[in-house]
Amino acid sequence: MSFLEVSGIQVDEDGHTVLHDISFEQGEYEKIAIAGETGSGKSTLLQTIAGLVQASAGQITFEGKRVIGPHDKLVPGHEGIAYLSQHYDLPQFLRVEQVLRYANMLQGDEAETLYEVCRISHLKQRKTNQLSGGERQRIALARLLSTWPSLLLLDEPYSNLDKGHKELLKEVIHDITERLAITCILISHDPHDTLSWADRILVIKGGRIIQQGTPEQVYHHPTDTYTAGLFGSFNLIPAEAASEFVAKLGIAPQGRDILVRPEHIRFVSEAAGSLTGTVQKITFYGGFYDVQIQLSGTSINVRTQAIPAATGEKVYLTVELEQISFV
Ligand SMILES: Nc1ncnc2c1ncn2[C@@H]1O[C@H](COP(=O)(O)OP(=O)(O)OP(=O)(O)O)[C@@H](O)[C@H]1O
Repeated sequence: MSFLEVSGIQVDEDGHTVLHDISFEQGEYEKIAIAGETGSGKSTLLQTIAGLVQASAGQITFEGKRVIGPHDKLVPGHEGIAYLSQHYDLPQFLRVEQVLRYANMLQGDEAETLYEVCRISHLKQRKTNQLSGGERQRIALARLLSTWPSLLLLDEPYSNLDKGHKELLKEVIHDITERLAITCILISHDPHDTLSWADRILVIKGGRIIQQGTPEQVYHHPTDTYTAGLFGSFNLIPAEAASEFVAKLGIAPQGRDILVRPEHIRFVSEAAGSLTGTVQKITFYGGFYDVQIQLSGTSINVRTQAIPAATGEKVYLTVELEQISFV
């Protein structure tokens, strides 16, 4: 029995299918991130798992029991699943401790641990209208967790946070998993948040899961340009230019486009180079340079720590073969 089993979920809103045949399983304590462009259906999926949106087909099983949708339940939701919306709300003009006391189903020590994990112990005497956005969010999170759910669904928790509050929330989410032993699913549009955190990433496009895998798999071997673009910059070498490109590298052409990340191409000496090109443009980005190179039939971008040659000069390159994807 899986901790969470999502099977053949379809959701229709206003005669339009928002989610198509979504299936995946989650083990207890497995960290799953959901990535996808705006409007791809990420929030709808989390809300359906939480029992807040009705599925028109398929079923969700959580800890062996079916999650009932809002059409069949007087108070929508599931007591073991908490959903932190992008649009969470707190009652106005109450002290934080009052807000938490109303929601609190925990004993003294448990409550203190929760406040400590959420980094809000020092805010208990504050009024809810005297808090920053990041503080409000951590209080909303503590309020949700005070019912002691086993699964926490986080919908874009880092959006609208400045760097300091974002780093603090990352520590909070880490402790929620490690100290409170709560399993999480997280949506974020920032690849740094998902790649560095998740055990597995689900990529959603147009309401369908189009790829899933470890962060390394989706980053290094995206199955198409949509997934590649969600996680960083890439070069797409069209099939016509790709055959010459791979022939020079000593691998058989496949008649398909080639996708390769800019950091997987290296400048080498003439003797060690498989490819020859001319520097077209050099751009400094602080931690690295982006160097645009004209090769025969195509142009590529290379990420490097040092300028290989001046604009207009000849350079020699090689590519890490295992990092090439045919798409
Ligand atoms: N209640 C609703 N009624 C009608 N359409 C809806 C409803 N909820 C969602 N949709 C539509 O379903 C699609 C998916 O929306 P959803 O909010 O799940 O996407 P998302 O990937 O979370 O987007 P974002 O990253 O912008 O939050 C969108 O086209 C949206 O307009």
